[in-house]
Amino acid sequence: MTPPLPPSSKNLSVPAGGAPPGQPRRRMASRDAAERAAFFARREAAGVLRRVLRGDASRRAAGSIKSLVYSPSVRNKRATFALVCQTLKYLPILKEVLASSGLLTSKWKKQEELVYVTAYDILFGQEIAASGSVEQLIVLHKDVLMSALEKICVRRKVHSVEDLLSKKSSVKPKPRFLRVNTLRTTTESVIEELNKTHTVEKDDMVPDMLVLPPGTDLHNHHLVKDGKVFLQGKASCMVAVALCPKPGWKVIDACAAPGNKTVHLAALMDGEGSIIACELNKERAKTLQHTVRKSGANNIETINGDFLDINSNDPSYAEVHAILLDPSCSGSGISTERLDHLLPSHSSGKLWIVMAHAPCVYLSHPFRKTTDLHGYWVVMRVVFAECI
Ligand SMILES: C[S@@+](CC[C@H](N)C(=O)[O-])C[C@H]1O[C@@H](n2cnc3c(N)ncnc32)[C@H](O)[C@@H]1O
Repeated sequence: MTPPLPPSSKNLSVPAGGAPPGQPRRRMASRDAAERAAFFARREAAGVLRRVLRGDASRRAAGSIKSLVYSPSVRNKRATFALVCQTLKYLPILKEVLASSGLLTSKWKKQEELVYVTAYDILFGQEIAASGSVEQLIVLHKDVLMSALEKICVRRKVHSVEDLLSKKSSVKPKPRFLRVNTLRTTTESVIEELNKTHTVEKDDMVPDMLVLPPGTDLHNHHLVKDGKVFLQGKASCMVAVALCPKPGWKVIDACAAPGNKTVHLAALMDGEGSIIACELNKERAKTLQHTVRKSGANNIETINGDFLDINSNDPSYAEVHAILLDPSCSGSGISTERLDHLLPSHSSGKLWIVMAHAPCVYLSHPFRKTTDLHGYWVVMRVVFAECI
């Protein structure tokens, strides 16, 4: 599908007959290509937005925003992701503006999400060509929409859209958490080192967890690169702490990659005892091995395979004290990274349990083997969005 560029849109910026004097054809061609890419990105974003909003409304999310954007059907992932996030951020305002302008009639309701994405782009994003019917609608009514926006600002007694957004938003920026890898260093020496350049506090709940101001970027810090600290969320760290393995125990980490909890277990066990870390996926198993190497733990055996295939009659598993079961897939597993705070249900103030961390689909398997599991401690992640 090639997006039509109707005469009206060409008239917006390009004089009839081709390039304006002094403007090379090449620049025009690249602008056409950019407009075409933006046209498709808006449609891809609208598709993702529809699934996100429907999932949010019915509490049956088809996936996180990231997982929907990164599905193979979305081609321009970067632009689509940015558009979805930005549109969600501005959505309450966009809805109000569109409602007061009366633009979202039943005819356009069918393309509601595309109207939101396009209205975002035109009102708050970039200047775009009226390359499709929805673009034409919004471009044509841009003045009406802008004046509706101004009236809302006046009514709310704010000077800018940013003020309006911050009034609407209930999201507090999350601090940057990090976990000291006590196999390689001590919490005190990390605090001393980081204190030279940052404000650092100890977490009051999770041992060896440090808290830094939101937005602190430590990805390239030598402590991170050397495996002395792990950039691990608080929720993620609570799991091994809850399991509380003792030095000398034998523990299975059933779904281990990328291995953050595996190496946390090793640290809590002071490197004593043993950990069997299973990972089904071949590529992720390599990441797991990398994390294990980086941690300096030498009591971890990694297995690239399905933990359900473990033969529990094998005598080598007779001594297993505990299984850490973390089968869901979601970054380091905190709601900020899942972008849940952008969803309408978040602003409605409802408490969400991040059930992605305890999906029955996986649990149904091990529970078939209830007798095998008898006597093991299984710790699952069930994280309350509000407590992190
Ligand atoms: C949420 S991630 C684990 C995150 C990890 N615990 C951490 O904190 O770094 C889930 C992992 O489990 C793996 N997995 C899912 N089912 C599995 C199974 N039956 N056996 C082994 N690994 C499995 C997935 O491939 C995925 O890499």
